[in-house]
Amino acid sequence: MNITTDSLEFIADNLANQDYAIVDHFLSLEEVNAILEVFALHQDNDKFKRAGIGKDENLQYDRSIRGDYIKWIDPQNAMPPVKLFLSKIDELKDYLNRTCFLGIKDYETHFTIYPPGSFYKRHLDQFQNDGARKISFICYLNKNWQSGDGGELRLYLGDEVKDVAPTAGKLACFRSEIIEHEVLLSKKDRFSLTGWMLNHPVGLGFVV
Ligand SMILES: O=C(O)CCC(=O)C(=O)O
Ligand SMILES: [Fe+2]
Repeated sequence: MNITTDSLEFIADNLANQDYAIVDHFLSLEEVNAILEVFALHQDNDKFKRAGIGKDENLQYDRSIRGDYIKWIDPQNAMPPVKLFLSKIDELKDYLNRTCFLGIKDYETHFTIYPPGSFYKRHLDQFQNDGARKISFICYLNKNWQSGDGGELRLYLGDEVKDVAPTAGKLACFRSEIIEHEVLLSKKDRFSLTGWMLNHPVGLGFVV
């Protein structure tokens, strides 16, 4: 299913006015279930890797900062349910370029699992000396998530915070260079697709 024009407008307006947007039903339950099956296949067949902090020679692994496991998605070889998700992100990217003039050229996405007890401390999604990430987006895949399960995305908005429960089908997106955020301790396995819209094509890395 395509994203509705209402959702596209809602996301663009909210990004323009408050630097973040949350949409509850970006994916249908069927679409979530199909992506979870792909997750299960990848968990069986290939290992997810511990996520690092920083990039290239600054890459570090530190459980006291971030405890998730990731697997990067190769869009060409992605399974159909993942391709469908990426096509929605493509649609969103084109819409944001038309309406918000963000100059997004590409995006990169990974599968993400936060095992019980893991979190990601407060941070900005920008590497030092690299402003390539323009919009961060996270789509959550957790059915029957209860308030005591933790794992909220906490957005820091000036003097306030906003906590977002990682419930199935929801998309959270925000301006990567502006919104500090964290993932609160999750008590259960927490599944999501995480990505960034970039101001250069994937693979080129840092370009001046
Ligand atoms: O999963 C989330 O809610 C946020 C993840 C995050 O902040 C990141 O991967 O940079
Ligand atoms: Fe982040």
